[in-house]
Amino acid sequence: MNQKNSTHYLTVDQKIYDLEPKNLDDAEVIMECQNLTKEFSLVGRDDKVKALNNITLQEQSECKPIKKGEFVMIRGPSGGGKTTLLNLLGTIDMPSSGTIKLLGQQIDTNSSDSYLSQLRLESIGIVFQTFNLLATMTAYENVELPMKILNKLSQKVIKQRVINLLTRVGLQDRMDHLPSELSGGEQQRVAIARALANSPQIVLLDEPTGDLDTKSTVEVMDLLLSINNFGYSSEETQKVTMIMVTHNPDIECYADRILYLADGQIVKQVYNERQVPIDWEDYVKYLNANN
Ligand SMILES: Nc1ncnc2c1ncn2[C@@H]1O[C@H](COP(=O)(O)OP(=O)(O)OP(=O)(O)O)[C@@H](O)[C@H]1O
Repeated sequence: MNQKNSTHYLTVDQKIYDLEPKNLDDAEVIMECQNLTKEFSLVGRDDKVKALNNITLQEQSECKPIKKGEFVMIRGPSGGGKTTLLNLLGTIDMPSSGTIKLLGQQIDTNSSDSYLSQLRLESIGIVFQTFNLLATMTAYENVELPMKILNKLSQKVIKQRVINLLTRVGLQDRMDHLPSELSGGEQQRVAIARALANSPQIVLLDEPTGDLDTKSTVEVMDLLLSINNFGYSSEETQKVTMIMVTHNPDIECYADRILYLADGQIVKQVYNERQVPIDWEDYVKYLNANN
């Protein structure tokens, strides 16, 4: 249909990447969890909402842990618990019960806020549907900010890194632009560059293409696919683990694995044999035929 079935090549910035099937069997475990539940109290009411119910991603279970370099998508109906799960895996929120192990570290209610915020700053990049760029800062300044906060690199190294990252996402000519001077797709690419600023091991994405038109969706997905497989730059070529919430079934082909969540539980799990980028011209034909 809309995928490049004859080849598995991905073209980004005139470079052609060959996508082989991934073998993650022996890859390092990045994220595992056991019997995760999350309940929300409602203001002025005694009953609670059970947003997640017994989520387990473990070697011994049917749903395996998330491995280094894996691209996992989370799909399912509205209210199913996707964002709640992403927030728990990213240590933005704490489970009501159950355990999470992230990069070999146990995360629980004893983990201090300062420890968790440092872990997020160094190891986790986060991308949101609505970009969440700082409106008064240029693309350059938005990408620079996480490195300034981490405060581990010299100003000279930071500068080179911002330029490399904005070049990597195809915005080398837009560094001085404010978010309001960029298209939605461009703003999301700035947000991706910002998420990568401190070379995180994991990138979490909550509906990153939800506010984008179809062309920008394909461009952003191609970019994520190339970062997932080939790293941040020619100097940093390690695979980047990605966990992404999406409502869009057409882009499932970009994932290694898709977890379907409904009523707070994993109801289905699908593995793609290999990741396949969408061929834009075929996709337009497919969309026209189906609309
Ligand atoms: N802060 C909160 N307080 C109370 N209930 C909440 C809160 N956050 C989420 N919920 C409830 O938890 C359930 C799961 O919500 P969640 O946002 O994780 O679903 P989702 O699958 O991401 O939905 P969507 O696709 O609509 O974004 C829903 O019933 C939601 O109303």
